[in-house]
Amino acid sequence: MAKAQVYKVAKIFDGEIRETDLTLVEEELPPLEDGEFLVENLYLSVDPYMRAYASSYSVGQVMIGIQVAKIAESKNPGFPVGEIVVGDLGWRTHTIIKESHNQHLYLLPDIGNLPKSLALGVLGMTGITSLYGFLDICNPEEGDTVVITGAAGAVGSHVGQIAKIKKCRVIGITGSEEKARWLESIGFDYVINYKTTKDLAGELRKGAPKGIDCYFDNVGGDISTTVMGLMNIGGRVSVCGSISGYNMKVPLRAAIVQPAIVQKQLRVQGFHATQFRDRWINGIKQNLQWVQENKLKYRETIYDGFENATKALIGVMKGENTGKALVRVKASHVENESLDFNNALTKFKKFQRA
Ligand SMILES: NC(=O)C1=CN([C@@H]2O[C@H](COP(=O)(O)OP(=O)(O)OC[C@H]3O[C@@H](n4cnc5c(N)ncnc54)[C@H](OP(=O)(O)O)[C@@H]3O)[C@@H](O)[C@H]2O)C=CC1
Ligand SMILES: CCCCC/C=C/C=O
Repeated sequence: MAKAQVYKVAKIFDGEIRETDLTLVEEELPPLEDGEFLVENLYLSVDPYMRAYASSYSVGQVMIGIQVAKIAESKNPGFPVGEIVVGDLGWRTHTIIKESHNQHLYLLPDIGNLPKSLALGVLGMTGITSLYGFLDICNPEEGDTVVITGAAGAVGSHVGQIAKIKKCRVIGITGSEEKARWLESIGFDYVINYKTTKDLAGELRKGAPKGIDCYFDNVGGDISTTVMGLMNIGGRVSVCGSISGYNMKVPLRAAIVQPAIVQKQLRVQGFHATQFRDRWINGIKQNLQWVQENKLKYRETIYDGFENATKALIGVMKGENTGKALVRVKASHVENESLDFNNALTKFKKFQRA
């Protein structure tokens, strides 16, 4: 009989997440019934939205999250043993699935020898967010100047590279010098460290001498107010998230943005990755093609061991990650990873730090 390790909400997050807000319990799983299959979690996605959604949690519920998992047992011919699935299954090591009960579950398309973990990042939800959240809403044109906040994260680093593919000038805003250097190495034209700059508006004017046409907003707050104040007439703002406020006990406050929206006739639009469900697999294929053509680089920050999942989420909220943050459920899990330089560098640095 299979057993599952499961994280449950012990206390609704209040301010910064604490390790004791989630508790790890063991569940015994029943034998499979016809039509069901059992999956074993390989990698768990760690995302800021997990903090943002905390007000909708209830104590005792399974912690939310997407995972890439291997089918370990099956009584469903559509989901044979050994296949890899991606699903919104929560923070669990093992899950029994009835296909009809899980709309967000799909078999991973063929990604060749690339690491399966990419199914959570550049070839997964954050990749879809980046692709459609940027192209559909910012509608970038060649020569446009694009500003991206949260630029060295999973979504931000991806959006910046799509903007380069579209021949835009790309300015990234991030929180460390190391992240800034990485962004330059993958093609960002100008990078600002929001933690050290004393004059964000001045830096933006320097980086964007022709003004800003598109803003991909991952952070909200005063940084966004400053960016929007420097936009060109007819600028487009894609509102992806507002991480600067997620940990706050009172709602995020920032200087009002309405004057800029009116005077510059900006189009400001929010979106949610799930609205692109009907184009999801096509989006993965587009991102895969760019990875294979070496036009889209990625980095992953991997936390080893399911027992470190809460630490990982706390770390992401503090900016520990570069690129996509995820948990490798079994620290010993090794697969046929590609010889990706950035991955190798991340691992080397983690090894050096240890
Ligand atoms: N609308 C949608 O459908 C989706 C929205 N999102 C949103 O996209 C954004 C990026 O997500 P994702 O790429 O997964 O996460 P990231 O990989 O970007 O990780 C979060 C990063 O945010 C930065 N950060 C943390 N606190 C602050 C702060 N106070 N001000 C500015 N930056 C901060 C940190 O980097 P640094 O060192 O630079 O501070 C940290 O590494 C989030 O807002 C998220 O909620 C994500 C997926 C789907
Ligand atoms: C299938 C879950 C998708 C979560 C998208 C996140 C949105 C963040 O605001």
